[in-house]
Amino acid sequence: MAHSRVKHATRNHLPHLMSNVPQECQAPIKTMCLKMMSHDAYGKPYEWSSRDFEMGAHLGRGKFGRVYLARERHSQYLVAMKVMFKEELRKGNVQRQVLREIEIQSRLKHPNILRLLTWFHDETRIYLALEIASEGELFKHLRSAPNHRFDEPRSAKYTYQVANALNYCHLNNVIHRDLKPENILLTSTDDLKLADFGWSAHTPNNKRRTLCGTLDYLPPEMVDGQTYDDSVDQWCLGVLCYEFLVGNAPFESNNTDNTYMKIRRLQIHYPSHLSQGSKELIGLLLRKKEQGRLSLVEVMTHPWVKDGMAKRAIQLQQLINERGKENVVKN
Ligand SMILES: Nc1ncnc2c1ncn2[C@@H]1O[C@H](COP(=O)(O)OP(=O)(O)OP(=O)(O)O)[C@@H](O)[C@H]1O
Repeated sequence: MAHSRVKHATRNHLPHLMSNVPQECQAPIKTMCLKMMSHDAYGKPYEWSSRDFEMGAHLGRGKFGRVYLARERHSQYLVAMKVMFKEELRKGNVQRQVLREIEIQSRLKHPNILRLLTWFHDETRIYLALEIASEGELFKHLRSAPNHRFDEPRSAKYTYQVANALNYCHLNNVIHRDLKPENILLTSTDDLKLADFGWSAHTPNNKRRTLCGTLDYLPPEMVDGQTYDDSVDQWCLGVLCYEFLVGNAPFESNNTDNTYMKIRRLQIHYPSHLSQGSKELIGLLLRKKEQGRLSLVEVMTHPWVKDGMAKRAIQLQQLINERGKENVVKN
């Protein structure tokens, strides 16, 4: 007899689901799971609305939205609720960008990509219920780190996680196109969540031509207005890795023309504190020829990345011993 595919776990699956949960967390997580499973929305179509959520503290503000901590009333589940006014989106002419972001982000499910749990709208506003990344923008952490840069183990771990997220995007025909520390969020467990898919593109085969992204992160093919493919994200990962280690992007300049010139000439200065391994990795990503750029899987298995990840795990254990679990990512 053919079995129909079970899409949603039921109470019967709870023992299996709980098997990896540490003993001390079992009781509250089980209670939460049971509350979620008894929600009208569980496994069925449901029209969410702002009445389902209790709004709390203000977490941050973007160009077109404010983000609040919010609690789903029935399950008590906490989310980051991004609220955008339709009128402002209309004025900024970004309605399509927001819809694309919603469409793409709601189908991407990966540990290093910020989950869009649900979304809804009313007459004046659009609400995005997002997974919480309690440490906020990675950019803020980079700016407050000693010398505005991360050490090599931390940079290596973050490079791995971004490569992992991008690899998943590419396998799903999505190019991010706007990688930068401002578009990455950090969790209290030192894990990155790629966010901001406003510029990302769904790419069933075609090469694309739209100029987008941040100037300092633009790859040569986009500077020259040529067609490009998903390897633009590998270039951006090289720029990002450099920024983690140095504190600023490699082609940053006082004016647009100079930045473009440096990108075209591949004019990179490596400060003396950088290790051979990190320079090698960055060099393999910042290749003018798109086909020559290191693949994302190769980034994840690069010796400098693997070695740095192992060192970061030891660092984190030491930080947990010194400061407790909650404060590991504070600089
Ligand atoms: N999921 C989240 N968890 C915790 N904090 C968040 C989350 N999403 C956003 N924030 C906080 O809210 C701020 C604003 O987020 P938002 O996405 O609106 O801004 P943004 O990415 O800077 O957008 P824009 O590019 O439109 O300016 C972020 O900088 C961050 O501090």
